[in-house]
Amino acid sequence: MRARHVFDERHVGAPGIAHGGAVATVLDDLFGFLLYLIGEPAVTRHLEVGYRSPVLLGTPYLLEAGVQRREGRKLFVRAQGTDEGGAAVVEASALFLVVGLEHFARGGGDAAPVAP
Ligand SMILES: CCCCC/C=C\C/C=C\C/C=C\C/C=C\CCCC(=O)SCCNC(=O)CCNC(=O)[C@H](O)C(C)(C)COP(=O)(O)OP(=O)(O)OC[C@H]1O[C@@H](n2cnc3c(N)ncnc32)[C@H](O)[C@@H]1OP(=O)(O)O
Repeated sequence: MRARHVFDERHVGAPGIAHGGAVATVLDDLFGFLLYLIGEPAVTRHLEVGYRSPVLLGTPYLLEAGVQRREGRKLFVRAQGTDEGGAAVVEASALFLVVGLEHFARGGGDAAPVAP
């Protein structure tokens, strides 16, 4: 799966650079969306992120993610982010566990959104 992403001032860490936690969130969400597309309800059990170069705000990055292998309910996934020159700036690997739909009900999923 491929996506294009641009971080902005909402994600700032050091001036002009995306916060590492924001980068990890995007990669985790990319994996979540990948597995949603595949049709497997799964959640993150383990996530590892390698930060090779600063991720700059206002700069488009190509994100690519795929399933590396499956062992029963365990899905091992990998992703990388590259800049427009094709240089890898970030990479991630994760273990997702396939869960039943009842997993998502534990948070009270039908509760009304919290008012701002
Ligand atoms: C297609 C239709 C989908 C419809 C979905 C419907 C509704 C969904 C609604 C909304 C979803 C919307 C948005 C989702 C948004 C973003 C998704 C992004 C992803 C996330 O934001 S998601 C949140 C963060 N996530 C969690 O909130 C998980 C908390 N957690 C748990 O809920 C439990 O942890 C659970 C259930 C996962 C497993 O629990 P458990 O007790 O069954 O299993 P356990 O933890 O013991 O580990 C299992 C096996 O992994 C092995 N293992 C562990 N670490 C390893 C490592 N590093 N390397 C190799 N193996 C490893 C162990 O060794 C063991 O292996 P073995 O089974 O062989 O012994």
